[in-house]
Formats: sequence, structure tokens, C-alpha cells
Amino acid sequence: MPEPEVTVVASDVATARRLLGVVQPGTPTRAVLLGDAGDAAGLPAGRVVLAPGLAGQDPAAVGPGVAALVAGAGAVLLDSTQPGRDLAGWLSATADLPLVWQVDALRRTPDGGIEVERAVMGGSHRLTQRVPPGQPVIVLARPLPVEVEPGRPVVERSALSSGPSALEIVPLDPAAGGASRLAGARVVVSVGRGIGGRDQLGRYQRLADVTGAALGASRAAVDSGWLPFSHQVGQTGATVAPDLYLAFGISGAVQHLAGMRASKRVVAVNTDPDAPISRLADLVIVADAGAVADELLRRLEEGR
Ligand SMILES: Cc1cc2nc3c(=O)[nH]c(=O)nc-3n(C[C@H](O)[C@H](O)[C@H](O)COP(=O)(O)OP(=O)(O)OC[C@H]3O[C@@H](n4cnc5c(N)ncnc54)[C@H](O)[C@@H]3O)c2cc1C
Repeated sequence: MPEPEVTVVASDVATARRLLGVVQPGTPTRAVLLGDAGDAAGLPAGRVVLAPGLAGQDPAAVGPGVAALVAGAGAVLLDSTQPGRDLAGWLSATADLPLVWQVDALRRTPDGGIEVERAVMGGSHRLTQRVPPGQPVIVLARPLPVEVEPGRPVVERSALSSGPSALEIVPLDPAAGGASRLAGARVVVSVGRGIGGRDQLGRYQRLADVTGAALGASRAAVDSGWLPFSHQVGQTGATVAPDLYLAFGISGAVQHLAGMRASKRVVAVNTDPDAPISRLADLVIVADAGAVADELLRRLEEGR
């Protein structure tokens, strides 16, 4: 059985090197570099394909070219930035391939399959997943800092270029907004585990509508399935810098603060006066999140 080749797809050499560090040494590897090649000749891969014509962030425009370049790979690794996630999602959806994420180690199994290790449950546990031989897989990697020896790859150049985008963007929930609205939002209404459940979301959604805010969320709310990942604020989600950040039922873990500490004003609603977010907030309202949201809504809707 032929050994599965692992192909990393990256927009620059440094990212490609980090992604290659996820792969067990000795595994046949290929790197596809989109955009600026930099110093590709020292990458620790067997082959490097330079594809400057495939630079760009629209997955539907660059996806067909990338799919042609990674054809035949046992695993395709991309990094967990927004463009990497978008391209991984596109490749997975169009070729109907499984997608695994948060992977920080990948190796071959003796039977020719692939095994990945990933952090789960907020990083507190590790999960090993096996992909059977013959099943290609798309992998979103979360590289750990590892030193990789330079290599002497065969470097080729691809003439493939991006085409017109055939992507029709259909918002899952237009009123709720997502990453695109979060990025430039002047007001963010953000919800955490403390709101109590998905069935409580309505009032915060309405509050966001009334104030023209984007709806954000903590990872706990996203992991609980209350909102899609595109709403997550923090280290592994969106970074926001609004004029006003309203945090309902969010404790203020350091990973959450990493994504919103540039907010000009922070108002936190929390039943715990000592929640860590109170150290950053300009105003802490010690009360039930739902009650405060309802009162705020009532006043706003009355035009006060
Ligand atoms: C590698 C890694 C990356 C991570 N990345 C992110 C990230 O990008 N974004 C992120 O948010 N987290 C991230 N986390 C998770 C983070 O550590 C926290 O677990 C998470 O932010 C907690 O979410 P929370 O504040 O909603 O929940 P909790 O910490 O459970 O806090 C809930 C809060 O609600 C309050 N509360 C309870 N009831 C009420 C009520 N009725 N009214 C008002 N308040 C109430 C509680 O007092 C508490 O302060 C990451 C973790 C790891 C390990």
C-alpha cells in the first residue's frame, strides 16, 4: 500500500514550516505555498510547489486550483487562521472529505492510515483519532512550537491561478451576524455561559438589533452549541475593538479577554462581583443577566 503523502498548504514559508512541524518526521511531505514563496528552498518537505497565482482569501476563487495541487494527498494540513479555516471548509465540503481541527500531531499508522492528536475540552484533554487507510482527510492544525530541521526539497512552480469566485455567501442567521459583523462593530453584545442556555438568546439578539450591535459569545457558549463559532470572541475566535462591549454572563477568562481587551468601554453583567472581568470592566452590574437585558431593552424600546 502506498504511504499517504501529507501536504501542507500555507501562504508563507514560516506557516509552512510550523505546519510541517506537526507531522511525524520521516513522513513523505509536500508543501504548497500560495502567494509569496520567500525562502522555500530550506523547507523540511520532500517537495515544494510554488503557486503564486493562488494567493488570495476567497476560498471559492483559489479552491479549485488548490484542490488540483493537493490531489492524491492522504492528509491536507492548513493553519487555523480565518483564511485557512475558510479554505479547509471549502476543500472539505466540495470533495466531501472529513475535516478534523485543533490538531497538533499527525503520524502514519503501520496499516497506511493516519492518526492525529488534538486538544479537546478547552485544552484539558487530548484525543487521538484514526483515519483509515485510503481515506483522505483535511486537517486544521494548531502547531505547537517545535524546531524542525531544514530540508532540501525539490521545488516546482505551478502556473495555476485563481478563478472567479463562484461562492454564494448565505448567512445562517442574517440578524445574528457573525465574524464579519464582529470585526468592525462599534457595539458588541456578548453572551457567556451565565445566560443559562440557548433558549435565552432571544433577548440578547433583540438587544443587538436595537443597538445595531454585533452578537459575540464566549467559547463556553459556542462549545455548548448556542451560537456558531463565527460569534466567538477571544484567543481562538474573533478580536474586537468596539466603542462598547457588553458582556452578559461572561467570567472574563484570559482567553476571552485576549479578544476584547481593546474595547474602549466594557460593561459586564455578572452575578459574581469578583468575576475576573470586573478587573477590566468600566462598569460591573451585579445582577442576573437576563433581568438586566430585559430592562435595557424595555428602556431602549420606550426610547429612553
Ligand atoms: C486554548 C484555549 C483557548 C480558548 N479560547 C477561548 C476564546 O477564544 N474565547 C473564550 O471566550 N474562551 C476561550 N477559552 C475558554 C476560556 O478559558 C473559558 O473557559 C471561557 O471563556 C468561559 O466562558 P464563560 O465566561 O462564558 O463561562 P464561565 O467561565 O463558566 O463563566 C460564566 C459566568 O457567568 C456568571 N453567571 C452565572 N449565572 C449568571 C446570571 N444569571 N447572570 C449573570 N451572570 C451569571 C458567572 O458568575 C460566571 O462569571 C479558551 C480556552 C483554552 C484552553
